[in-house]
Amino acid sequence: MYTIWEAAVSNIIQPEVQRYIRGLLPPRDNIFLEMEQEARAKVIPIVEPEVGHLLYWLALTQKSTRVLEIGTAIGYSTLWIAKAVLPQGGEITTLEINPPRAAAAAGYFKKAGVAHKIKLIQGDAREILFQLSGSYDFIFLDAAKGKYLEFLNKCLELLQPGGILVAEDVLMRGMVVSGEADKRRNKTAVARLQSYLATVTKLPELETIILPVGDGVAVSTKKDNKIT
Ligand SMILES: C[S@@+](CC[C@H](N)C(=O)[O-])C[C@H]1O[C@@H](n2cnc3c(N)ncnc32)[C@H](O)[C@@H]1O
Repeated sequence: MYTIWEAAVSNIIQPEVQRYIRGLLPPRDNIFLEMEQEARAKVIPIVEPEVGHLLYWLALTQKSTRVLEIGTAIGYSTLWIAKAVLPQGGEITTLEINPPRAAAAAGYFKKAGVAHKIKLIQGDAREILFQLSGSYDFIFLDAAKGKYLEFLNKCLELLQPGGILVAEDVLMRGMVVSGEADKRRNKTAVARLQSYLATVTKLPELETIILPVGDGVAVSTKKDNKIT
C-alpha cells in the first residue's frame, strides 16, 4: 500500500529491489497513472503497482470470473483485476464504505468503459458482506485490517473450492513481523493481522502463501477434493 509515490518504499523490501522490480513492470494504461496521481494528491491508500500486477496475474492465471473485492477506494485495484477478469467473461462486486471514494471509483469505471461489469456497493462491509450469497473464485480483502479475521469465515463460505482469497497489507510495513506498532491505534490491527496469518496458514481447508510484495500479501486457496 502506498500513499506517496516517492515514499513507496516498504520496510519489507529493500528500496533498490523494489525500484528494480517496478522498473520491469509492463507500461501501465493512462487511467492507472491518473488514479495513482489522484491517490498521491489526496493521500488515498491504494495498492502498489507491483501488487496491482500481482492481482492481475493471479486473476489471469486462475482464469477468475467471479470476483469480490472488499475495499474499493477509488477503484485502482478493481481495474487491475478487471483487466484480467472482464476479457474472461467475468464480473466484479466491490464494496466501499466511503461515499466520495465510491463516487470516484464509479467515475473511473465509467471512464474505463467497464461500469456495466462492476457492481459497486457503497456501504459497510461489516454488514454487506454478511448479506452476500453465491460463490466467488477470487476474493480480495483490502479494508478494515483489524477485521480480516472477522471476515474470514464468511469469505470462506463465499469462496468456491479452488478459488483464491487474497489479503493485502498483511505485514503492515513490517510491524506484523516485529509485533511493534508505530502508533497506538495500529496496535490492535497488528495483533489481529498476526492472528489472521496464524489462522490462514493453519486452517486445513486452505493452502496459504505469504508474499513479501508491496506491504505483504497473503494468497490462500481453498482446497478442493483434488488437492490434499
Ligand atoms: C486500502 S483502501 C483500498 C484500496 C484499493 N483496494 C486499491 O488498492 O485500489 C481500503 C478501503 O477500504 C475502505 N473501508 C474501510 N472499512 C470498510 C468497511 N467496513 N466496509 C467497506 N469499506 C471499508 C476504506 O474507506 C478504504 O477506501
